[in-house]
Amino acid sequence: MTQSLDLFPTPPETAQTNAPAPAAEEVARLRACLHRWAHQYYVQDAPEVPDAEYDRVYQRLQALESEHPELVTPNSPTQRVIGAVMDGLAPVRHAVPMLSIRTETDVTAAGAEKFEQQLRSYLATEQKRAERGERPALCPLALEVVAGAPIGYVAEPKFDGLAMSLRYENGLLVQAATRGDGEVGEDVTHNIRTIRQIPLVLPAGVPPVLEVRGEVYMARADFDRLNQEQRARGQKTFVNPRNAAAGAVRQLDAGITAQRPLRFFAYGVGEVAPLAQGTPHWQSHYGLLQTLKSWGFPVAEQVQPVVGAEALVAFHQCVGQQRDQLPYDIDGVVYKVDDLVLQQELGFKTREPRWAVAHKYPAQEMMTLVEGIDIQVGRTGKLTPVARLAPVFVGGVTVTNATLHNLFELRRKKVRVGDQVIVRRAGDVIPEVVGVVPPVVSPAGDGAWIARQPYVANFRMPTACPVCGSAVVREPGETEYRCTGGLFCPAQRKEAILHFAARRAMDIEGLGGKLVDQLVDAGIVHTLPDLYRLGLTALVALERMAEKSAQNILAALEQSKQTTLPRFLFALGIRHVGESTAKDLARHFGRLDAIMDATVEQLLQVNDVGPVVAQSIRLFFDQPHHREVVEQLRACGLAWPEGAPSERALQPLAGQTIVLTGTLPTLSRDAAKDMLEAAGAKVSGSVSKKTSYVVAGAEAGSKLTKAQELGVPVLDEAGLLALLAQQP
Ligand SMILES: NC(=O)c1ccc[n+]([C@@H]2O[C@H](COP(=O)([O-])OP(=O)(O)OC[C@H]3O[C@@H](n4cnc5c(N)ncnc54)[C@H](O)[C@@H]3O)[C@@H](O)[C@H]2O)c1
Ligand SMILES: [Zn+2]
Repeated sequence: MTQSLDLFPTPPETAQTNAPAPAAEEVARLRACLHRWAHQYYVQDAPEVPDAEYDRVYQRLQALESEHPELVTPNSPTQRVIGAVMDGLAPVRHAVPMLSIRTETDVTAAGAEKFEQQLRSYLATEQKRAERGERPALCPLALEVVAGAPIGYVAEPKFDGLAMSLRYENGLLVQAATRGDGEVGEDVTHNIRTIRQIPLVLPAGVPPVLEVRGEVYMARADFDRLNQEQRARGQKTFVNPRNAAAGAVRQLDAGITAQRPLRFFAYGVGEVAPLAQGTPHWQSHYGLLQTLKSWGFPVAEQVQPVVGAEALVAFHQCVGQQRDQLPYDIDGVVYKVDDLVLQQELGFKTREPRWAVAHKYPAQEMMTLVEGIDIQVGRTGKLTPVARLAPVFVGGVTVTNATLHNLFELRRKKVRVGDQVIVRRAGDVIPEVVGVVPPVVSPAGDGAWIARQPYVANFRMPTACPVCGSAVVREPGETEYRCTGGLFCPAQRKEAILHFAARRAMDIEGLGGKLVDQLVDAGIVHTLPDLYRLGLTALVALERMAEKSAQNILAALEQSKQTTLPRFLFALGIRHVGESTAKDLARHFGRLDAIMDATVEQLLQVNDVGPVVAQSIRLFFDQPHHREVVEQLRACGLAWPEGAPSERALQPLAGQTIVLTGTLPTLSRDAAKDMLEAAGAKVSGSVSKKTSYVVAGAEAGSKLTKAQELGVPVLDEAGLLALLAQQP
């Protein structure tokens, strides 16, 4: 039952007033929101608001409904599991419904105690009913619990993926289905077969019909890799691993699913046909999980049988501490009554079992306001747009900044100042903006609507580095903008020094990350030449620096002064100039000054140097600051043997294409051609935009006309000779 899409609630006229809406009106509005969001979440796998926002509105609806029971309707999101079958996937009716789990809203330790109290009080009430003859007697364990016996539980992580029911008949996987609305899910067998962790065949002795229930998820590292790839291709990124996993599972084409790294954890069963009539396979939930494990299903290692609410609290804390380091997202833990007979006694309430509860952790995604967009310059010169945020508690910390990754992603997500956005912080990953919450979709806490600012100019990337003022460039085909002041930009200082000192560059032993941090942070070293001005006093004044090590470093610096041109070139950290390009450049030009002054065309003559590399070298030496650094380094005594340029470098016309036409006064066509080719030019028969010059003699025809049309410079014989006389 797919919900229609026109559920976008229209904000009431009284949009920004604080007058409390009459309950019925507010209930209708909250339901419309929840239906819309559930559709986006379950059907489109593209949530528009963070879960925390969905939960907030959900809880508000629950509160209103309990205040006004007359407003409760059977299709309220609080009364049924929401979900739907996607077009193209076949519906599957679940033999045993796939339900939801109640979330304990009290996230403090008291949450677990409340759960236990609820279990006891429910059973006590049932016992009274049994005493009045309103129901059969309770099972012995239930009676013990009513009398105060401790309750045994299984505590499990609550995986943030999507629920899956795997149906095995006679040990073979025959069907995999999503939860859907709990009654009817979607057939995704073709996709689930691509998940390696899911066994297709079970060992002998399994029940003839067995439905294994569990969670399909994507590990965080796999998710980050997937998004990085998407980002690099300029394609849509996924909001979170859950969303990426759900999207992958609900593909029509299993080929796409197979490319997405999905995993699985088992946490229960649906229909199970017993091997022999009347002999249940398991007495406890924990026993059930152990058996599933022995049959080849992954079961999370944290899963633990525990006794009493206190142990649940301890489990919640313990897993909470591991949460950031876990390889996958969890949004809480689940407590389940272990004894299966007791579970049955407790039964279900509308859409949730009474014997289980979810106890959550602080949300990893929250909604907040973008107050500004700043530019951060990274250690390698990359410019990253960063959203300045209204402080928000997410993933356990207060976040005020979140990365927007790059300009293209920012534009694709349409993030502007004044927007409400979803911020994600999971594990140790830096917080990021994963999407914009469209305006006017969410009732704020006071019932008013959150609206977008009427007009905000689009964000633009600066043309000069905000840290050092150097030019900012983006190479063709790249998504990143970069500061070109590598040797000069304070943001890149540490990286530049570390690269300079590296073994394969200047090989300055002892000048590692910690020392560079100290030297730069103390303001002792600003640019590379400062290294060679270091004295013993300055070094030993640093924390944890013994005189002996200081002397060693000074000696290493002194020793590094005698170097080679390739090493020095590589050490400068020019983008795209690695060791081998540095060698090629040195061999080709012989001298540093020749490289610093080479035109792009001349650089293109070097082995393996393409337009991007040539442009990068040119840009580097076009910065006066960089030339200054080089001069200062030479003044400090850095020296290397220089050699003669290679033959190719001596060709003044290398890289140029020349067309000869008509009869020249003294030179024959062949003589002119030989001279040009000796100087490195290519002689071509036809004129195009790429032609460098047309040399025209008497009775030049269509080629001359074409050159004039295209604006290609035309030379006579004298002009040609002058061109050949140029120095390389
Ligand atoms: N962002 C949105 O727009 C949006 C919209 C709808 C729903 N949601 C989110 O979806 C959730 C809705 O709750 P729900 O009813 O779908 O279920 P739920 O996610 O709260 O709990 C039930 C589910 O938990 C999963 N689960 C994970 N580990 C488990 C374990 N160890 N044992 C048993 N089950 C386990 C199962 O998939 C099961 O279906 C809320 O967190 C809500 O915020 C978000
Ligand atoms: Zn800069």
